[in-house]
Amino acid sequence: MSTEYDLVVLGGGSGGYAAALRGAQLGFSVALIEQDKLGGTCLHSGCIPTKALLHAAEVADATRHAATIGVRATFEGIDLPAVYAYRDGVVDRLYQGLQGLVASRKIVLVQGHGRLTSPSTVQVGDQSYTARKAVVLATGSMARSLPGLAYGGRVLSSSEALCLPELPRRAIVLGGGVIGVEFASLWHSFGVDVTVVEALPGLVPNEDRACGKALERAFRRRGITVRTGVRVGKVEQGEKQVSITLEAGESDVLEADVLLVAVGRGPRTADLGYEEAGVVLDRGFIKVDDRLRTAVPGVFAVGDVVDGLQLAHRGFQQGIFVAEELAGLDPAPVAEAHIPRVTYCDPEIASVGLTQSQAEETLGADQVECVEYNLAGNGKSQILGTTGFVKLVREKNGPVVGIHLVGARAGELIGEAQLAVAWEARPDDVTPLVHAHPTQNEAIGEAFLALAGKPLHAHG
Ligand SMILES: NC(=O)c1ccc[n+]([C@@H]2O[C@H](COP(=O)([O-])OP(=O)(O)OC[C@H]3O[C@@H](n4cnc5c(N)ncnc54)[C@H](O)[C@@H]3O)[C@@H](O)[C@H]2O)c1
Repeated sequence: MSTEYDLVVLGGGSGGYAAALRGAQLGFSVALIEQDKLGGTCLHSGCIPTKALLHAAEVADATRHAATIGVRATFEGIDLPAVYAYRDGVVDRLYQGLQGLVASRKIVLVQGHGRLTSPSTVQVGDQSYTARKAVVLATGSMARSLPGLAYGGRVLSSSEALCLPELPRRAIVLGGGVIGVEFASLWHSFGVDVTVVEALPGLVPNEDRACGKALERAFRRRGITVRTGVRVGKVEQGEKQVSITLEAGESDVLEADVLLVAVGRGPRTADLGYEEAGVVLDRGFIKVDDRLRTAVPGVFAVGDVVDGLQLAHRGFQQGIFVAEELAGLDPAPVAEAHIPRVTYCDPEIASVGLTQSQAEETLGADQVECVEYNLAGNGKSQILGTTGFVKLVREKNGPVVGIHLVGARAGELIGEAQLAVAWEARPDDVTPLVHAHPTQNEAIGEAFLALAGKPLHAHG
């Protein structure tokens, strides 16, 4: 049986459902095909549930340290089932809201495993869905592992780590990227003895070096063991523990109850009929042009299947873009360079634009100017008891090209930073703006004052 729609979207995660919602808003008939749950990784096993756990971790730490600000409270431990109930409540409310949106826009949600069988058809079981205007591929990503290291037993991906029936006593986190440091941070706050093992010389190696260094210092202060610049040899699972052999000069062996492998996520593009239909892949990612067109006319791709930042908000924007493109609205392509990144560990890291070393590579080292404003001079940060900084990276005598923040709730400050970088702000554009006092956001204004050579709450 065949059914025709204007848009057929394969994958109901952030990218796919955004394309469907915007498409329906623009008057298209839409079939949205999802094999699991509408909302995908972000809603069910990524952004939302992990951030709920990280919020519980923040509350646990605040309770532990309450006496330092004169509040009597006793930290009595983590009630894991209750934490999970809180997390699941958040996810369920958002899931119901999303289902309601999809239904109210008359999107046909098809439950099942889809396969691209022609440039305009997706097959689900014995039913085929034909697109009059376009097929949008949005099948997302899945956890990678290391060669020869299979998930199972005590070797976990972030999905299993999210639902452990009980907290491990000791955990090894393999990979000091975003997922690795977020889990290390929350597990430590939940009382787990954590060791992070990262192959490159610093944590969060995709971020500005200053952020990685600050995070490493903060982690060590908190009692998280950090091993950087080390390679992993053997991994062995026993009945009661898992052990990994490090090859760091002389090899040493780490043992724990669980090993979380967080060494990146790969695109989910295999065995879906993509290449047979003529879609071109590159290292598994779908090749697209700047208007998200694949090699097959009428087939678009959005989200983690497209090489670049694997972030839900990038997927949302790409989904909106494709729907508007198909409606002939001539939308501006998604500006990859201005997509903000937030890592929700303690302290948080938030950034947008170029790191110092990327700017030096692009512009030449002598054409880059940086300032760092320390949160020690920021009243609200002192009230919250957080340390960190705002770092501005600027093209000499030109606009700011990158902003990097470290500190509690830094992610909530990234909006202004994003506008400054996207709008190519110079110090004179930002210094006349009055920033509310006392806020952490003020620190961005202070950093611009420092860049203009007239710092207020900093020496110079
Ligand atoms: N807050 C967020 O925005 C958020 C949260 C979770 C995940 N994500 C996204 O999910 C994706 C996957 O996250 P991730 O943390 O798995 O990937 P990642 O690419 O951020 O980090 C993987 C890390 O593993 C290290 N690594 C690779 N091989 C190793 C080895 N053999 N031994 C030790 N270390 C090794 C890498 O050097 C890197 O630092 C990322 O693209 C991320 O942006 C984002």
